[in-house]
Amino acid sequence: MGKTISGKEGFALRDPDSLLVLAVQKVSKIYRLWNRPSDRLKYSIVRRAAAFTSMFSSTARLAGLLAQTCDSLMQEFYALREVSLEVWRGEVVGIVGRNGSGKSTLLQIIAGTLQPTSGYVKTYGKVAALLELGSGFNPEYTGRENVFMNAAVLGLSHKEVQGKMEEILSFADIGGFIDQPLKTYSSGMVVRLAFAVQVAMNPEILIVDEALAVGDEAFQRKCFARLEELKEKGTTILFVTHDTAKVVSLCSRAVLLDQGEKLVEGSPKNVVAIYHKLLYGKETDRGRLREEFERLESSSPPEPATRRALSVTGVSLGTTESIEEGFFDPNFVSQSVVEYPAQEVRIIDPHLETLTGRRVNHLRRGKEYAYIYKVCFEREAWRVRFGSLLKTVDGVALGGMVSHCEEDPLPYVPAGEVLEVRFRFRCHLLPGTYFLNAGVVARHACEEEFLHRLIDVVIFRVLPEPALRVNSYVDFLEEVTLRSASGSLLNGKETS
Ligand SMILES: Nc1ncnc2c1ncn2[C@@H]1O[C@H](COP(=O)(O)OP(=O)(O)OP(=O)(O)O)[C@@H](O)[C@H]1O
Repeated sequence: MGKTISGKEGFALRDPDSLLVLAVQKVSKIYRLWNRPSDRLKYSIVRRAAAFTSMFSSTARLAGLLAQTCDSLMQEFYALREVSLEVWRGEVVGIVGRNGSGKSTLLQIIAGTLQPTSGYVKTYGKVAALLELGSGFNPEYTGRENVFMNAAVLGLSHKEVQGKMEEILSFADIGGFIDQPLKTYSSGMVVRLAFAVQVAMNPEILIVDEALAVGDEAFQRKCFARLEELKEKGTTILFVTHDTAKVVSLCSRAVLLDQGEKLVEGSPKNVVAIYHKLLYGKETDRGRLREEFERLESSSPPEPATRRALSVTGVSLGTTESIEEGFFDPNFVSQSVVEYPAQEVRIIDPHLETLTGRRVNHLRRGKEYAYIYKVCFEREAWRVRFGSLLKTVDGVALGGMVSHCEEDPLPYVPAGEVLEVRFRFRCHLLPGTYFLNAGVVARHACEEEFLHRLIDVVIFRVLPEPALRVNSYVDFLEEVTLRSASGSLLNGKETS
């Protein structure tokens, strides 16, 4: 990490060796909320009168009364309160938070389109912002003319834009529309063109605010692929989204804003876990959430070496045949379980077994297993469903399994019942470490709510294998064949 030097305002100044590209220092944004629209005018008159009367000692009391009147006409609302953030070159920082938590306000202040009430923002390098995409475009001009104008605003010369025009057109992919007035475009086409211009600038810092949600799915995928490419090239990206899976898969760090304040900042997986708790867990004690986050951050990630598991005492290997189906290491347990409050219903003993009933937490690719847990109902429940979710170490959701579909749940469970849930599955996962969640939902009034939920409650490994011809997480390959031009088979089996 680069070095920072404290400046006049306690601000980080650029050191030649520094890799700091963005420093946000105690930024607050206060909005005035008026009780009635006419109060805004009243306020400016009364405030002037208060300032005038305060100049004379004989009217000091009147000045005080006028100042009080001013205060009663409006309330101050903190959209952001003393937020500080430092971002380093090549980082991808995800900003998450509930609606109205201040995410867009922060990005707009960083992009320079909104002034903070107090605090400072300093950026080092070319900044491109995908905020309200296309807002700088003129509807009367053609797409091409808009590209030149927009790029000029972003600091690109006419010649530079010409050099990049092919790249912009190919990315935006709007065909002949490029020479039509912008007012004839669909909103999706405007976003495509605006995104293409911004990323063609090769910015040092790219700010993205949910902008990509506007385009169609294929375009979104293309945008994310471009963001990944920029990330590889070392572009710093600041990214606001409600899609937490994207935060986990794309970001190197995440920040959770709540009520205008930075609640926590750290690894995307843990920040997302706390964010989910804030969203669904009815947990409002922010001090407790911070403490829980610290605990999650300090718990060390699981050791990757499978060799350790094999040599550990207490490892249940079973017979030679059963080793083929994996084994159980009692020391290999999840360090990052997040438990949501139980609503008088409790999930107990979630674990994995072979089909012959032997506990395992080291599995073999291609074999069948069961994911099992018991659920104790201390109260009755209606329209019940049981579920699980499989995730990678980075928190990327790979697949969910549920006992019933939403339209056809288990109609009723009486109080005192204990049910066993068993998901049988074939392990199509590649060697690596994975987590499982467990959850029970029931219908309460008109909505489905969690009765109990455990995140990352089971950790397991899929054992390494030599000479694999598949990669990433899931093995869905059946067969590969390689054939010469003459038709002879060079590899694989002949199929009829
Ligand atoms: N011009 C304004 N005047 C008054 N309040 C404002 C103004 N702009 C934003 N706010 C308030 O500031 C708070 C933060 O808004 P902001 O748009 O930054 O939230 P957000 O986290 O981006 O929300 P969302 O996820 O819904 O986009 C909100 O409560 C919003 O109502």
